[in-house]
Amino acid sequence: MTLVFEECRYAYRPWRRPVLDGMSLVLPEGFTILLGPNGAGKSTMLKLAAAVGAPQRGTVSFRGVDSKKKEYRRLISWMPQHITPVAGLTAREYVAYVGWLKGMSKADAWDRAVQALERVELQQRMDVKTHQLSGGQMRRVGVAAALVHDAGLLLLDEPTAGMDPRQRRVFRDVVRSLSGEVQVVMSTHDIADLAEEADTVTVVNDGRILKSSSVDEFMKAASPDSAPGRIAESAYSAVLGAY
Ligand SMILES: Nc1ncnc2c1ncn2[C@@H]1O[C@H](COP(=O)(O)OP(=O)(O)OP(=O)(O)O)[C@@H](O)[C@H]1O
Repeated sequence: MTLVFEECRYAYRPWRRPVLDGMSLVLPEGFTILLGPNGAGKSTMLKLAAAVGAPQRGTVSFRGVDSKKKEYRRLISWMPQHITPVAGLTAREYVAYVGWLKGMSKADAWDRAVQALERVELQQRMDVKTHQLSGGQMRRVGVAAALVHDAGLLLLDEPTAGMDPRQRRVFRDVVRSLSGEVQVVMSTHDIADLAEEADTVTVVNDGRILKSSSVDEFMKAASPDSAPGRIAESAYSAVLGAY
């Protein structure tokens, strides 16, 4: 069983137009990228999947466990769009703290924090205070925090924003190394970079799912004369333009 949204309605304020209204989506195992223009509802979907917010109608479940159940939170890991440094905490302390919040023992979280920081090549900076890290480094701390416990579902909200090209490559390797172990759902605007790596591409606009398919199926939407390297972008424009 995978991540399932069923007839979800979500409004940030009761009197506001809902961002999602009857949205249903089943995301298979593997790596899904979530595409859509600014304000489309990608972060909102990830927040519901992270159980940070609960749908006012409908359900979200992973492996058959409802997101409102306590045990759900142990199954998932979420990297929000904005990672806020915590003054006084080092990168290692920050990551270990997140592990502890997820139910790991202090000793285990402390050890696993190092491994998680190594995966994002931040071991040299692990004793630096988080408020002294650059924006891109702080995002890598966010990725490490999402990796620190053994989640079955990793939810990443624009993790590569602000990373330099080398770190994007490192990040892509991390995601590739996870494939098979963990289901990953990631929002991004880096279409060309990531579409080919994904198993599933989901395009959302105005809270509606325009398309959710395998990469091969998604690429078929591209214009036949699109230049090599621009195929994913062309497919994305076509999917958005068709609605
Ligand atoms: N905390 C909030 N309070 C009120 N409205 C919000 C809040 N967060 C998001 N929204 C609104 O919900 C809608 C969807 O926003 P969301 O952040 O989910 O989009 P997104 O696809 O992630 O956009 P982006 O690519 O810019 O990150 C937008 O209209 C946004 O203004």
